[in-house]
Amino acid sequence: MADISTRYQSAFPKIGIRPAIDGRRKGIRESLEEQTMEMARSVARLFAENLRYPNGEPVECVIADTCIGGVAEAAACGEKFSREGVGVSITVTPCWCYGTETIDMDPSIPKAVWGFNGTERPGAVYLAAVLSGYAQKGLPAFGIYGNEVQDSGDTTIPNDVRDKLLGFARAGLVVALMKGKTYLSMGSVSMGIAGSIVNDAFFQDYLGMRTDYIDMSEFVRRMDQGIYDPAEYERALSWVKENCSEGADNNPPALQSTREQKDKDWETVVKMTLIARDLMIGNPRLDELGYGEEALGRNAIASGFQGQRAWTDHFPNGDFLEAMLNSSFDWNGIRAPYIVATENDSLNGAVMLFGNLLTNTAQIFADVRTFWSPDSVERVTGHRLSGHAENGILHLINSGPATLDGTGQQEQDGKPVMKSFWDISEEEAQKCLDATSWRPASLEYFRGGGYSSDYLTRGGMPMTMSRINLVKGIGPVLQIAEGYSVDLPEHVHDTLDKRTDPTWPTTWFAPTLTGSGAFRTVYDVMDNWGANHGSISYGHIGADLITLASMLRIPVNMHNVPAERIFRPRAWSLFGTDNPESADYRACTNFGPLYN
Ligand SMILES: C[C@H](O)[C@@H](O)[C@@H](O)C(=O)CO
Ligand SMILES: [Mn+2]
Repeated sequence: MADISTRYQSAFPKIGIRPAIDGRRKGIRESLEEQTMEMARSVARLFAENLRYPNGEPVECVIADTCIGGVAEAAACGEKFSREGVGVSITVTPCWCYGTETIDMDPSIPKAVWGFNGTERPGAVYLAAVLSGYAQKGLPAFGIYGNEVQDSGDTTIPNDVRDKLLGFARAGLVVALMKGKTYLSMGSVSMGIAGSIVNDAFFQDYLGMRTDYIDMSEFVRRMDQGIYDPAEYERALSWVKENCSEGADNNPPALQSTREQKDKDWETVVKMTLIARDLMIGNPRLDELGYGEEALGRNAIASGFQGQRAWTDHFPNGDFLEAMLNSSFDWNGIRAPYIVATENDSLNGAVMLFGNLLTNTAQIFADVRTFWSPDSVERVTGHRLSGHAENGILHLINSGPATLDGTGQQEQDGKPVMKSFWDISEEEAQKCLDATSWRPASLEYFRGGGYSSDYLTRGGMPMTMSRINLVKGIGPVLQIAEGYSVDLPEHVHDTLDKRTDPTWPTTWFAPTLTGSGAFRTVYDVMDNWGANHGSISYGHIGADLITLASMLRIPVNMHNVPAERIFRPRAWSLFGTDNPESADYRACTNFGPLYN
């Protein structure tokens, strides 16, 4: 059986820790060796205790063999890091060291420097010197410096330093995890959606990824010739019959499919799911069945399925495939989600991947469909919105690709959450399944039938919606809206939902307003959204997305993250400090895409 570890056909990238030191012997260096190495060890412990790889294992750190006092030791450390598969580097030091002689020169590795805030030895002076060196050499680095002075013997990591170390490392690992992997385009452009023109230059230059493309006829070949694991298929189909309840058919009676056709559709959508997953990550069982080439997969950590219309005019739609693969569980039990963008909207797929790799949770893919103002809601339902919803809400809804984790049926302290798969219980997975009904697809849209997942997201979850847009002349730009899912009274939800397609999953989303720019009103958020789709991640992860975007050199054109949570490379302030948003554009343009 294929699983998440095969999604990463190489080992996970490690974090390299570089203890930098003042190289002067006969007193200075010797007095600092232990303190410097201990800083490195404490950072390694912090990461191992707090960060996990997509398979749930703790993140691994590699510490340089010696403290780095100059060029020779910097080079030896660089060699060790490349041998060990280091993808992110942090330099730590309590003292003055020699700036450009000790720096990490690998341009594609995200880098940070923690300069201990003590005054016996000037770690902060080194920090300032080395960061200016990094800027001068076009190697943006993050500077970490505690707010409070520590005593020289203090080996603790203060909270503000800890937050920055973890924020940097989370985003840096995403950069490293994406590098060398594939976005698999299953089909081509869906209904003229520009995001599904899978742009190889974007993936290659900004994410270090390859793009690969297959025609959807490959699904037909594998179905007709039985190129999937027949034992898994039987197991999956009977699990689906038990756990995926078919909802009411919303099609006009004259149009409804026969029972026989509906049963056949179930078989087809289950096969499509196995095939899409095997296309992404391969499956050793296929080798045993004589399909060695197909067994390899395509090293894909994200994919998209065109579906509409070439496929869906004739075959069952991709909703089941997308919803199940994007969820944290299926007939194989609880497992990491796969990332599959509907309508092959690869730009939404990219932000789904960001959200997933930053948090190790499943992501909701949705159309950003309707802004419902408080007055409009009141006019059609008589209800006045309140709480998080008081300024209006966005109706996030698409034809069934959203992760079932998005039902909000997992809980922490009685509150709805979306967890990493290793924290999800059997009971919670079951609740997500029970909260979802699979409704025969709207045949006017999907002539080939299929099933759409219908559910309603529980309110009260902190969520972050994001989106990448490509702009000719600039390249990619990222937009971010933090907010909350909201509950509406049942009759209000029903009335609003029935105005659109009630067979699709709904999330009612209230973005957090700031009173200015794109976050003056909820209308402004919708009005400034760059495309028809958004990816919604559990939690307020806007700050991490901003950090990640700066590493990749993707400017952020709109966000509602408070200034004190924003963490970018130190060089960004050299592009202006009054208006960080436009400084971000200048910095990204100046340094250019990470892999170009
Ligand atoms: C069924 C329709 O074609 C939907 O799929 C459409 O509203 C979209 O999702 C557009 O992104
Ligand atoms: Mn859509």
